[in-house]
Amino acid sequence: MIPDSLRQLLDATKGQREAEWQGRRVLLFNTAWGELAVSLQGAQVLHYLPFAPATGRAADARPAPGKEDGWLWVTPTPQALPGTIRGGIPVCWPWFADESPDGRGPMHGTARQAEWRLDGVDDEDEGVEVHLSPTASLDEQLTPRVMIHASAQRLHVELITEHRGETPVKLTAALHTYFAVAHVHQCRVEGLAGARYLDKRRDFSEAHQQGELGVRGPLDRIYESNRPVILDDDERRLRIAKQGSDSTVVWHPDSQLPGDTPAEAGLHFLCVEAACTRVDPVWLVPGAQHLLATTLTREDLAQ
Ligand SMILES: O=P(O)(O)OC[C@H]1O[C@@H](O)[C@H](O)[C@@H](O)[C@@H]1O
Repeated sequence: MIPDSLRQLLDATKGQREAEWQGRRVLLFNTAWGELAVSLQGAQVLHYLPFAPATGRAADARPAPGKEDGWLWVTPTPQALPGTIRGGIPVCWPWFADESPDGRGPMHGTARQAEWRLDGVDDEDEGVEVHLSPTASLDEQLTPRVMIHASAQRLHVELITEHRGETPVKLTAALHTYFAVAHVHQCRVEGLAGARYLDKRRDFSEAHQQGELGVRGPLDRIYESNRPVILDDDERRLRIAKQGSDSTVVWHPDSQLPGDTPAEAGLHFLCVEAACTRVDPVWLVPGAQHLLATTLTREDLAQ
């Protein structure tokens, strides 16, 4: 589910172009393998819709109104600049949630609000690779880059952190994916059974996941897991794999929606995040790199 205004821009795109959406520069791709939209504010993927063979749809077919419109959800009423866009895959960096070094930084770090530049696009027949870096320094010692690879088979996003400073630094981060789902209360997240989790709604109390996770109400949990999960919303089964992450965050606020999310729209997302959190912070030493990545594929159509 994406806003109509973004859908219109994508429909008016042939191949690749840059456009303005909600005051932000966005990169748009509408090609034989599918569609992709990326905001230069935050290096944030906003939309991904693969065409044939993953969906079985003719390469140039468009979803009918009300039908599948991508794997990612974006609020129809995003905040104005300098606010951030709720939806797609926000890049939370160089800290997750409120874990800034002095405890006073913005929630989920500075990267998602920052302006990023396009370093390159590798356009291939079967997909596209987009490389981005921030236009200004976001940390005294750490430098991030983002690589997005989209094709008919998968969406793969990498957040690479390089340490160019002198002293060890603690890094937490997330690829905070908002999945578009038929209805949040129909969702199952498979692959976390037995995993230990911290329940943020209960002051980070510790528990273990009993059986598979069915979403029926508000949820804000950090699961200790490096394994792939399947998100099943009764209409589609997406496989969510990851690298460089021992935390899987599952979040939906149920009816306590943020101000930028209308009630009806809020029923149609679930966040499943590849993260490094207080559970598995990364201590980076000078000269070292860290890769946090997530890979999304259709599990029900896999060979
Ligand atoms: O509203 P924000 O800053 O995008 O954060 C959304 C949510 O993001 C999740 O990752 C956190 O676990 C939640 O606690 C938080 O509320």
